[in-house]
Amino acid sequence: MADLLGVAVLGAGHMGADHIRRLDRVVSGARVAAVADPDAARAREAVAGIGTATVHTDAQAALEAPGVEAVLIASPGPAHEEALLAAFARGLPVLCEKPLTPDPAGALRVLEAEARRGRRLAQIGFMRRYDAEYRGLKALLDDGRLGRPLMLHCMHRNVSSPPDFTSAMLIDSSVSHEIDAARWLLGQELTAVTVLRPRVSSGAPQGLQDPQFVVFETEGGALVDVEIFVNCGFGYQVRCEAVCEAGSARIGDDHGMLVTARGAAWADVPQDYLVRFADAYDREVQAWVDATRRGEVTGPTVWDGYAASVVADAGVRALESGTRTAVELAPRPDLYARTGR
Ligand SMILES: NC(=O)C1=CN([C@@H]2O[C@H](COP(=O)(O)OP(=O)(O)OC[C@H]3O[C@@H](n4cnc5c(N)ncnc54)[C@H](O)[C@@H]3O)[C@@H](O)[C@H]2O)C=CC1
Ligand SMILES: O=C1[C@@H](O)[C@H](O)[C@@H](O)[C@H](O)[C@H]1O
Repeated sequence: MADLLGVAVLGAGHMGADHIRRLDRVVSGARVAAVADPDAARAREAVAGIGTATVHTDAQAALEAPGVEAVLIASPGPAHEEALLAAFARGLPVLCEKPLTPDPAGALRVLEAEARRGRRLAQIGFMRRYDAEYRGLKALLDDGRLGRPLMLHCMHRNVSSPPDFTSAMLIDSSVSHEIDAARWLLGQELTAVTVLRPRVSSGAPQGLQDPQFVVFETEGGALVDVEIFVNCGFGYQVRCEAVCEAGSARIGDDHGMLVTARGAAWADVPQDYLVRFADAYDREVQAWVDATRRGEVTGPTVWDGYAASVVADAGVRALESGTRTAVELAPRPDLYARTGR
C-alpha cells in the first residue's frame, strides 16, 4: 500500500481540473500520472506544478502512459463510452463522471462489456451518495423509523447553465443526479416519467425550456417530483424532502452561518456544485482510491449508470411528447446484485 496509485485523468475542463487538484492535494494514496485533453493548453494548465504527470491530446495515449494504473474520466458524456471500453480492455479500474453515457444504447454496451469480464471495474460519479446530508437521509429511511417513503420532493437549481446547454440536458445532465439519488434512497427502480413545462424564465437563454417539472413513478408506487431550474440566477440549491408514512425529513437547508441583524436574517448561498458538494467529491474520490488500492470496486455501479441513462432518455422523450413515458430496463446481470428495499 506504500506506492501511490497512478491515475490518468481524461478531460481537464471544469471537473477534470478540479479532480486533478483533488488527486494531487486533497486525497491520500494517489498521484496524477497522465492527463489527456484535446485542448493541450488546458491539460498543461491543469497539471502545472505536478511534475509526475505526462500530458496528451489523445485519451488512448494517456491510458498507455508509464505508471498509469487507474483512470478518472471527466471528458464530456459523449466521450465516455469509448474511454470506458478502452479502460476495460486494459483491465484498468475507472471512476467515470456522470452520465455513464448520455444514450441508453451506449450505456448498455458498457454494461455488457463489464458484465462479460465478470467483475466490476467502474465506479460512477454520482457524488451525492457521498454527501453527509444525503447519507443521513438514506440511513434514516433505511432504519424504517419513519415508515415507508411515499414521496420525494426534490429541487435542483443552478445559477446559470453552460453555453450550448439544451432542454434535454436539464434532464440527462442535471436531473440525472435526482434519478440516481431517488433510486438509491428508495432502493427502487423508476418505472415511468412525466415532464411538465412551466412558463419559461426570462433569464433562460433563447430556446431553452427552463425550468421543468419532472415526475417519476417507482416500482413500489412512490412518486418523486423534481423542480429543475438551471438559470435561476440566485444560487446553487439542491433540496430533497422525503415524505413517509410516519414522518418527513428534509435535506438541503443547511446554510452554514445564519446572520440575524437589523430586523432581517441572511446566509450565504453557494453559487455552484464545486462549493456545495466539495466534501462529497473529496469523499467520493478518496473512497475510489482506497478501494482501488485494496483491489476492490465500490460505490455506484455501471448498472446504476445504465439505469440513470435509460430513465433520463425516457424523461427526454416525455419532455418532447408531453406524455407519460414508461421506462424499460434490460434484464439486470448477476454481477449487479440488487440492494435496498
Ligand atoms: N458530478 C458533478 O456534479 C458534475 C459532473 N460533470 C460531468 O463531468 C464531465 C465533464 O464536465 P465539465 O468538466 O463540466 O466539462 P468541460 O467542458 O468543462 O470539460 C470537458 C473537457 O474534456 C475535454 N475533452 C473533450 N473530448 C475529450 C476526450 N475524448 N478525451 C479527453 N478529454 C476530452 C474538453 O476539451 C474539455 O477540456 C461530464 O461528464 C459532466 O456531466 C460536470 C459537472 C458537475
Ligand atoms: O453534474 C452537474 C452538471 O453537469 C449539471 O449541468 C448541473 O445541473 C448539476 O448541478 C451538476 O452537479
